[in-house]
Amino acid sequence: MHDPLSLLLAGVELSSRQTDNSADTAPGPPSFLTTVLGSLPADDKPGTKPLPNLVPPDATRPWITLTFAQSLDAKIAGKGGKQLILSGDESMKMTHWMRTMHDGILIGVGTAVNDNPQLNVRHLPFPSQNTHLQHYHHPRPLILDPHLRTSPACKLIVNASKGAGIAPWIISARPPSADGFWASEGDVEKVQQWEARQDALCAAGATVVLVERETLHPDLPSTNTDLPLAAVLKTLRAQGIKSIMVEGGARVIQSFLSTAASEQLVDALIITVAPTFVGGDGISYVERLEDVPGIRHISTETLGKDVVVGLKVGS
Ligand SMILES: NC(=O)C1=CN([C@@H]2O[C@H](COP(=O)(O)OP(=O)(O)OC[C@H]3O[C@@H](n4cnc5c(N)ncnc54)[C@H](O)[C@@H]3O)[C@@H](O)[C@H]2O)C=CC1
Ligand SMILES: Nc1nc(O)c(N)c(N[C@@H]2O[C@H](COP(=O)(O)O)[C@@H](O)[C@H]2O)n1
Repeated sequence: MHDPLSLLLAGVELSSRQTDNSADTAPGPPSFLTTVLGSLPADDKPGTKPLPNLVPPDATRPWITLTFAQSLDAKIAGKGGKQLILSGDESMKMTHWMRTMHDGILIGVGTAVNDNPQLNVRHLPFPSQNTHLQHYHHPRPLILDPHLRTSPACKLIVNASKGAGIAPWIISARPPSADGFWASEGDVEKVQQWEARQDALCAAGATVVLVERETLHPDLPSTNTDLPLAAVLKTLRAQGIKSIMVEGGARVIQSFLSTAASEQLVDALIITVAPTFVGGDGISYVERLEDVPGIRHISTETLGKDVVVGLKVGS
């Protein structure tokens, strides 16, 4: 049912880059990825389950691969957050292979709202047998979204509702309870609005995952509330997510990098560098990579016009 034609009929956006149609002869993840993340287990067809054995230093959280594409002047988006396609065909395909190697793919709600991404692996070849969705491991989309700003009509939810994608988990935290510590009537109303958005997301097919033992600040809906990453990861690990590819955006990249010194929540870093300049009004992440403890180079490769760099963090 999920051959290219049926996906198109189902309204799933495919890429114009999708030209090679034989997954059957596809080589699997590029050697750059297996060098940085490890090989797929022996005796398994490349690109299919199970995943590489990514073992975090702390078994209570998933393995974290932080990845993004940047320009030569270290921008990840254009003026005002305009989405830029920085990766060329070859490095984009590498990114889609990387998606097949993780249980989950995590973004912030800023990216979910701004880019309306699909987070699937559609740039990989289509199999002649089987369906694309069944042939490859598709990661579970995970959205950090304290105030449930994700649209129930976003592509991630719509694709899943058509049977052509994996339904996202929206990560949030419980709002204060009505019999608890209300500061004003306004807070009650805002929490009721949060609950209505939760109902709408669930009705559309998403799952709202609440971070254990965390409570949202009653001052809803501040868009700047950050969920505590260590608690988020612990909750996701308890739900069976063993490895996550974090794709951004700017604020989420910054959060993960800034935890590296204290909690070390990043295990690998894969950066695509595109040979272009965005300019001073583009969006960047501001953390200093050289300050991340234990960061070390593993592999660099040229893929098309881009350079991809793989690093590991910690001992
Ligand atoms: N070039 C690339 O590889 C990528 C570029 N982007 C770009 O990034 C931009 C979006 O970035 P942002 O606006 O910064 O949004 P974002 O995607 O980083 O989301 C930030 C939001 O996530 C929520 N959040 C919850 N817990 C958080 C935590 N612990 N840390 C950080 N955020 C947390 C907050 O509500 C926060 O406002 C877009 O322009 C997009 O195109 C996004 C992904 C990859
Ligand atoms: N690898 C990479 N290269 C770029 O040039 C990018 N702009 C991104 N962005 C990330 O990918 C998401 C879009 O995914 P879909 O194409 O919709 O599957 C976008 O939201 C960013 O997370 N990545």
